[in-house]
Amino acid sequence: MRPPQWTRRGRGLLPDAARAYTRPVTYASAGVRVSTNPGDLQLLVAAATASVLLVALLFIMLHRRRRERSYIEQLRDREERLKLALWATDERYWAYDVASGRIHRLAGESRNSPSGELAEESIDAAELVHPEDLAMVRRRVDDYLAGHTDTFLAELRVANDRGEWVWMRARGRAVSRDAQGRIQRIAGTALNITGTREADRELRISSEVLRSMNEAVAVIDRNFDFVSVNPAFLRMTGYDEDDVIGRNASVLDSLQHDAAFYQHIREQIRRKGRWNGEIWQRRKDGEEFLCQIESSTVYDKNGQLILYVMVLNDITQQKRAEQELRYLANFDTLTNLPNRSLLSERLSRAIVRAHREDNRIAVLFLDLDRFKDVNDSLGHAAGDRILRAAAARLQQTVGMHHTVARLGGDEFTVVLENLDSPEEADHVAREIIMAFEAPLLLDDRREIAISPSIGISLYPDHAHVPTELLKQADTAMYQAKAAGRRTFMRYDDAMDVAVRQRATISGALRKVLDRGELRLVFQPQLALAEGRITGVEALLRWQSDEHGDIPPADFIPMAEESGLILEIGEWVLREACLTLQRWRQHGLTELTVSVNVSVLQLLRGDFPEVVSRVLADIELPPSSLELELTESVLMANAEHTAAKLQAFRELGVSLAIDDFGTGYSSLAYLKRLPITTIKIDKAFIGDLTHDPEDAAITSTVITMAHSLGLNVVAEGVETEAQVRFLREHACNEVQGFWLSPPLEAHACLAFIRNWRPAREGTPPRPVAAP
Ligand SMILES: Nc1nc2c(ncn2[C@@H]2O[C@@H]3COP(=O)(O)O[C@H]4[C@@H](O)[C@H](n5cnc6c(=O)[nH]c(N)nc65)O[C@@H]4COP(=O)(O)O[C@H]3[C@H]2O)c(=O)[nH]1
Repeated sequence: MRPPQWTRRGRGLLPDAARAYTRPVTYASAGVRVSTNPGDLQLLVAAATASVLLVALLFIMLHRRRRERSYIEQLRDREERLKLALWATDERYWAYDVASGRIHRLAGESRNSPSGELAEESIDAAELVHPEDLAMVRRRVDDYLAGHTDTFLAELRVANDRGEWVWMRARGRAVSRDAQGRIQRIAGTALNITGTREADRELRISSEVLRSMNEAVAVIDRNFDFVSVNPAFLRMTGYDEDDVIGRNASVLDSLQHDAAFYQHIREQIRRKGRWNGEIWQRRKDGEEFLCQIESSTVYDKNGQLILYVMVLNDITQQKRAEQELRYLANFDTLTNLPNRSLLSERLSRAIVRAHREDNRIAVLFLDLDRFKDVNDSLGHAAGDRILRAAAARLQQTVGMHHTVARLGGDEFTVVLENLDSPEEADHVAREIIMAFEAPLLLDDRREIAISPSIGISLYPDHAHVPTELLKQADTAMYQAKAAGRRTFMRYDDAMDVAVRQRATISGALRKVLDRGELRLVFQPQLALAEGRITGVEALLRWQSDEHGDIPPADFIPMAEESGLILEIGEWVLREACLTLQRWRQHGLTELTVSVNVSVLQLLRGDFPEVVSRVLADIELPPSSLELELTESVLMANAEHTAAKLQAFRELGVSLAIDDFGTGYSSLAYLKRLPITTIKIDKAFIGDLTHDPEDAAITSTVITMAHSLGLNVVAEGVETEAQVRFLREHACNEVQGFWLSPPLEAHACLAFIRNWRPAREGTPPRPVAAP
């Protein structure tokens, strides 16, 4: 069926079909023809009957019209009364005239006084109804006119007196019909629902927002029973809606807090109306999570509490990340010790306490001796293990109540509080050094001995602020290293001068080769059994124009630190070989020269090639050269360097271990290395004749080295008694002031050429001063 067409002409709500209902009804008039034929009685009777009937019909019609009129009057009266009744309510009266398409309503936004005339205005429906709602309203009117609905009902926007659109809910019914029962007029009431619709909209939006919120939201009544929760809450807690609605919020209580804690929070919410904070909660599966809660209270119009609204956030991950960040910012991840920043903070607090309680603090700055060599040669993984083991050893020694921190690299710091005297700090430093006497465990198989050098500064004696105290302890530590390592030193002001001097020396060292300030001296070695000078050790000397004579023990570590030792080392090698080659031309073809090699040179990939090139350039037989490597260098890197050492042996160069006995290496371990000579450190030789322990060590080393087929040289031999002991114990060679101090090249040559084996018991006479 085609929908009725709305006429544009009238601009009203009336469809064409409806207009058809409203066309004025045309009645056909009934006519009576009276016969003038007197004989036709039958006809007269019929006419009379018809007249009677007509009168009766007219009567009925009149009666009905009167009834209708009275009915309409009644309706009008009712309409008037309805208008009057509506005046007092929020509802508004309206009437729609189907034929004209016009809407009648009470005029004026503020309605007329009930005592006066209730004025009506008539507006075209299309003007009154919002264009977007017009089609819908027309459909509803049509449906009602066609009898599909009992009542006309629509929610539509209508222009008010000020021309604003207001939402109205209109309902109405037919109040006037034509003779055929077609509706002529619909009247009813309209209620302004703008506010309600707005509220509904807001409610819809807010419930949609709640539904889609990432934050979990729970609405709880005054007994703390759940009234409503959003999907995020269910996701967060793992509960279904049915599990929680009506249940008490304590279902989420975790075991991290006791019941009194949760009770306290609920009491706060009750008293203050709101509570923000972090508490542990428990999910349905028992997992506990840290929850940030913001609670507020919803009150009714009278200020009476209605419900609590809780917004919950699972911040477990966030907290964990924060903790991790805090940890990373304050702790060293390798050793788990506090880092520099936390140390400074703790030191500052310790200073404040010491100031208040009028006592002392000591800062111990600790550095592992030759750690760099060990790290370079053993690799960083082993280096890390050493640092971890050293950290544990340190903490274990000083106890948990003192701060032990790692500043980076192999530098550690200990803060000692509540000291009565500076000697207490010395005591702890000594204990630390002793604790490091026992080797550190690297893994199941390997252990390594590494000693610390310690510098000490004191509050308030040396400085009052953390940075100064640390700087001074660092300075003292450098002095401890310079004093031979494995020792401690307390800071004093003179050290600063030494540090400054060190800095200038280090600067001058860079120009040393260009300026030709380096030279070699040579110290002869005597083979005891044969009474013959078999070799010389080349020792480096630096005579600086600016700083005078600087001992190798001072500048070689600096050259190692800066990497300059590579250049300097190659110069030494070439110079020593050149000297020997010159001497060989004087007939000293059996003589060997020993050259000290630092770990950096050894680690350099091409060092065997450098040696081979130098030997080839100078045409010196490789068997005339001996390379001296310190024990700590070899021990730190025994397996790794074994292959490298083998390359030298294949060249025909001899290898000696210098300073043997200082690095805790075992002879059995050395057996694996292709070395030819062991040089017993002068520290053992010095006390040989007074200290039975040193005597025992020396004799054992000699015996064991021989059993391994190694040549033994005793260094730092100064007295006849020492020579006697060494001879008795079959030490192969001696080197030291007893024989000769290191000599300039020409003097050494003269010494060797003039050497005659002395009578036993008579010290040889040096031929020239060193
Ligand atoms: N108390 C005492 N000392 C004695 C006696 N006889 C010799 N000495 C000293 O002992 C040191 C022996 O050298 P070193 O153990 O290799 O120890 C050397 C060596 O490790 C290093 N060094 C010297 N020259 C070089 C070099 O060219 N390269 C490298 N890498 N290191 C070098 O410097 C260290 C010290 O060298 P120097 O000062 O020349 O000190 C030398 C020498 O002068 C003695 O009877 N009593």
